[in-house]
Amino acid sequence: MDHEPFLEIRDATVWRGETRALRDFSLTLRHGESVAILGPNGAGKSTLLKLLTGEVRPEANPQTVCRLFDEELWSLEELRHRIGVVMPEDVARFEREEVARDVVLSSLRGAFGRTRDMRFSAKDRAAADAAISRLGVAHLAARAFGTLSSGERRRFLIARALVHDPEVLVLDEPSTALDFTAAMGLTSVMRELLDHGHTLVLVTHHPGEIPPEIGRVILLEKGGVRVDAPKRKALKNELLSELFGLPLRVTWSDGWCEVRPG
Ligand SMILES: Nc1ncnc2c1ncn2[C@@H]1O[C@H](COP(=O)(O)OP(=O)(O)OP(=O)(O)O)[C@@H](O)[C@H]1O
Repeated sequence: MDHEPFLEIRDATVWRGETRALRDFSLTLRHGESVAILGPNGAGKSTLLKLLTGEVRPEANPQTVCRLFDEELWSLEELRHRIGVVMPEDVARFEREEVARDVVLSSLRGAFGRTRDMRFSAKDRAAADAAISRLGVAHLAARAFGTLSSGERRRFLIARALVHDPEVLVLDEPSTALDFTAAMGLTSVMRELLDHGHTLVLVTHHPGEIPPEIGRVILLEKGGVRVDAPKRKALKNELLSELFGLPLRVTWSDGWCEVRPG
């Protein structure tokens, strides 16, 4: 199955209100090939993710192809064993009083929160607890979700996706609001997932958080793919400086990159 495409987009144009957020956009993502997607504000990253979640659809053009796991019209709910998408805005989908553990458990029923009639087997509970422990937040599982810090809530959302053990995990700006320790913890979770053969799609503003195991970098600009290349070719001084409109200097160490003002 490795290297089979799971996402194929060809010549897709997506409008958000009056804005053409993606224009003649093409991208293929494959099993076993993790990628990082970067780009300035407004480049189209969130729109690409919304295309994935089905929240936006491309303009109907005969040449347009848009397929996720070979489906043209998909429901992420049905595909949740194959792909998990973690978006910061999912936090708002839960009641403040929701027990943090139920944020994860309810994912097994495709719901955003536990209702009275939801029953879980010992296997379900063990899967939820394993995902929660993996994210290092077992000690917070009984707390009300709304009382957790942003970083703690983020970890429960990732556990929520991991409870299905999906082949592909899409993380949208996962380190936002995480402190140094939590960000490092998240990096080790990402590396562990990569190690276990999961395919990761990391949307980020920070090249420095791309783990060495991710080899392909996609730079978006004005609703299109500006560069799609091996990491060291994509993250170059000239390219990044031009893309972000200020002089930047990239340095490398053990497969990690650091970007500084140039
Ligand atoms: N609901 C909307 N209505 C109108 N225009 C929108 C809407 N959502 C996004 N846009 C526009 O579409 C373009 C792409 O936005 P998008 O959110 O995909 O960019 P992004 O790369 O995720 O940006 P950021 O890094 O700021 O999150 C932008 O010009 C944005 O202003």
